[in-house]
Amino acid sequence: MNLRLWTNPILGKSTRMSDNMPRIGKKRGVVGVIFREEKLLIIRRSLTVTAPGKLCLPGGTIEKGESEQFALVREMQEELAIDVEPIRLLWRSVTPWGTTLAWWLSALEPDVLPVPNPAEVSEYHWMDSREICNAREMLPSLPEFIQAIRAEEVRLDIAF
Ligand SMILES: Nc1nc2c([nH]c(=O)n2[C@H]2C[C@H](O)[C@@H](COP(=O)(O)OP(=O)(O)OP(=O)(O)O)O2)c(=O)[nH]1
Repeated sequence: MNLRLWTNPILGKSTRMSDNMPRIGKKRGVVGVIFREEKLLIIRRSLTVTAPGKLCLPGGTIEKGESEQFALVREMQEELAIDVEPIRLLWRSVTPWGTTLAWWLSALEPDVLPVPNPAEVSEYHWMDSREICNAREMLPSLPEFIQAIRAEEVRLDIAF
């Protein structure tokens, strides 16, 4: 898909970055926090990307000039061929390698089936917090996010 010509179905167009966005790390990323029946959408990274085979949330790097919401919608299309609606920012974190991450609660229509793009995602799962905590091979940010929920640093409207 030619991303330069792709039109964001939710926002219609890219919006400008605001001045109060964090500039701590070299790179900025966004991840989608997508629930279905109290389970979280988790992907396994493909074997050809950085951190191959690790579990994490769908997401990716925010390109120059993109808003967080625009990058989120684009990445969900690229990785899983799904149209999501950004709802609200839940959390910000910084990876050990200096990438700042924005964690966006996002809505997905209930009957939509994600279709992984094998170049980026090998599989996806709907997982509850216990399954996530028992899983192996994940990016460190995933258990940190679960811990932030438990510490009520991240506020959700559902039990998780
Ligand atoms: N997608 C995703 N990335 C995460 C998570 N946690 C975490 O630390 N990251 C980091 C890994 C990368 O440094 C950065 C962006 O992720 P990515 O590798 O999926 O981004 P991308 O597809 O645009 O690829 P790249 O060009 O940045 O390598 O965020 C997570 O839960 N999901």
